[in-house]
Amino acid sequence: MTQTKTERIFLIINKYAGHKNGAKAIEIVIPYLIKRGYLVEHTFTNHPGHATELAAKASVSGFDLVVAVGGDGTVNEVAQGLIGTSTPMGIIPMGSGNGLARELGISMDIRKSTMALIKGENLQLDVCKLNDQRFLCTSGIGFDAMIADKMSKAASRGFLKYVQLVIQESIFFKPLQVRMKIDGVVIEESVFLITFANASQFGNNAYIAPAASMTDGLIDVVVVRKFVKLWMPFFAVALFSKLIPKLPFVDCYKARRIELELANTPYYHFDGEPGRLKVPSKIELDEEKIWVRRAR
Ligand SMILES: Nc1ncnc2c1ncn2[C@@H]1O[C@H](COP(=O)(O)OP(=O)(O)OP(=O)(O)O)[C@@H](O)[C@H]1O
Repeated sequence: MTQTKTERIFLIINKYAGHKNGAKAIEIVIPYLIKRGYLVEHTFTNHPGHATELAAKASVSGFDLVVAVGGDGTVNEVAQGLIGTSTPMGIIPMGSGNGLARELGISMDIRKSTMALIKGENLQLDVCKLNDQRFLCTSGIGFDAMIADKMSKAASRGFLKYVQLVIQESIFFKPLQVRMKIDGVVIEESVFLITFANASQFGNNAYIAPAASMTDGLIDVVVVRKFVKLWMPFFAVALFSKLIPKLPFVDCYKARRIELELANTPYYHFDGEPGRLKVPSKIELDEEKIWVRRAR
């Protein structure tokens, strides 16, 4: 990106993210940017939800770029403070999933992701919402939402804990009975999970909706019907090889509005964060969008 004026960059750092590696940003990102003539300020988050407040204030104060330094939780909080503004969000990924960062081609290497902040380009993304909860990447009900809830209550975090929970819980998981309207068409199924996707992946390059685009004005709906547990390893392989739509128990749709009329579950997730589901619910595009800085 050509620097036409001195860009003011505000870093929002979750120092607890990524096994407390968030603080590394101080040593690497800030000197790199200052050396290249950028004006940099930073703040550490003090509590959950703080990043949303900080991002909204930084946008009002006229920063040219607000950077989330952390995992998906931090990115999600910063995004909530920037939706509908003209301030782009940059990302220095520090978590275990890093869904949006991967979707935007941002490297997991801190030096390369720092370079992308200044060499990247701005892109306006769709924002989706489940009732009043906005999400950028994916939301859904079923197995993954139940795991998100269990993960939030687990004593330890990280990818290994996630894999352990998935294996353990898949043994006892009972399919959900769901009735919903996808752009007015009624679907009634017994499901393992349903994902409402703006982005193509959950994070970690797990592609639940390989055809999804964050700029097409549409929500990808991936319905994974109940399947015999023997298929579980194939499901996992398909997830990491962009083959989910090819599985015989998966249906994919592109839609503008989904009305969830019946679902016997108390959980949903939004970008991997757990939420309590109220039925009926609607899933649609938000009127507002968000600017992000992606890697070139
Ligand atoms: N100072 C703080 N004290 C406690 N929690 C915080 C603080 N700052 C942010 N948080 C919370 O930490 C949570 C986890 O952060 P984040 O998801 O960014 O990191 P992570 O868990 O390491 O990454 P991932 O979710 O990708 O594994 C967020 O939901 C955020 O609300």
